[in-house]
Amino acid sequence: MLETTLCFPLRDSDSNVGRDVLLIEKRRGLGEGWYNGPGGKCEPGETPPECAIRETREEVGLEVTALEKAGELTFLLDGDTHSVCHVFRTRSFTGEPTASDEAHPEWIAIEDVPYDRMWDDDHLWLPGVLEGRTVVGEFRFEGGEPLDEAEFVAHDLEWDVSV
Ligand SMILES: Nc1[nH]c(=O)nc2c1ncn2[C@H]1C[C@H](O)[C@@H](COP(=O)(O)OP(=O)(O)OP(=O)(O)O)O1
Repeated sequence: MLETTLCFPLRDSDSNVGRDVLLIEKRRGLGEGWYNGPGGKCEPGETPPECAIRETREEVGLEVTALEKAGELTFLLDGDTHSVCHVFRTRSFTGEPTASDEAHPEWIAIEDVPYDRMWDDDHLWLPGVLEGRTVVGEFRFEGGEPLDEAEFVAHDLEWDVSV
């Protein structure tokens, strides 16, 4: 089973009103051209937090620490599990976000997250995750590989559960 991660670094906004989240515009792989958090596939022997830390470093050059598990999302394609995504958030990091071949990073106020330029399921779970809630979700896609060209058809969400 494919295990993946997403990491959402958060900071107080420059104006000190509200918060910003670090999103990337993905330059290759699944979801290319869309906004998402830094993240990717777990390597053999790697735990999900280790993967989230490595992917955030590789994609945007940020060293994240004190990751908080925020969610576990199962993506199904035509009835079979395609991947399980471990979602983290953190307010602890060092460094400045820097663009890479894989990702263009951008701090975005949480009320301005561009859900119309993200995966179709994100508007269902990311707002709660950015507010500090935990979520377990199942998302059904149909239409064959690749997942990012399949149609999002159904979902099931449980909030404020242990993840
Ligand atoms: N429906 C969905 N909603 C969402 O928000 N993110 C999804 C998603 N389906 C997959 N992802 C994310 C999870 C994970 O971070 C990423 C996996 O894409 P890839 O397999 O292309 O990974 P990468 O491009 O980072 O590849 P590697 O660097 O080879 O690990 O896509």
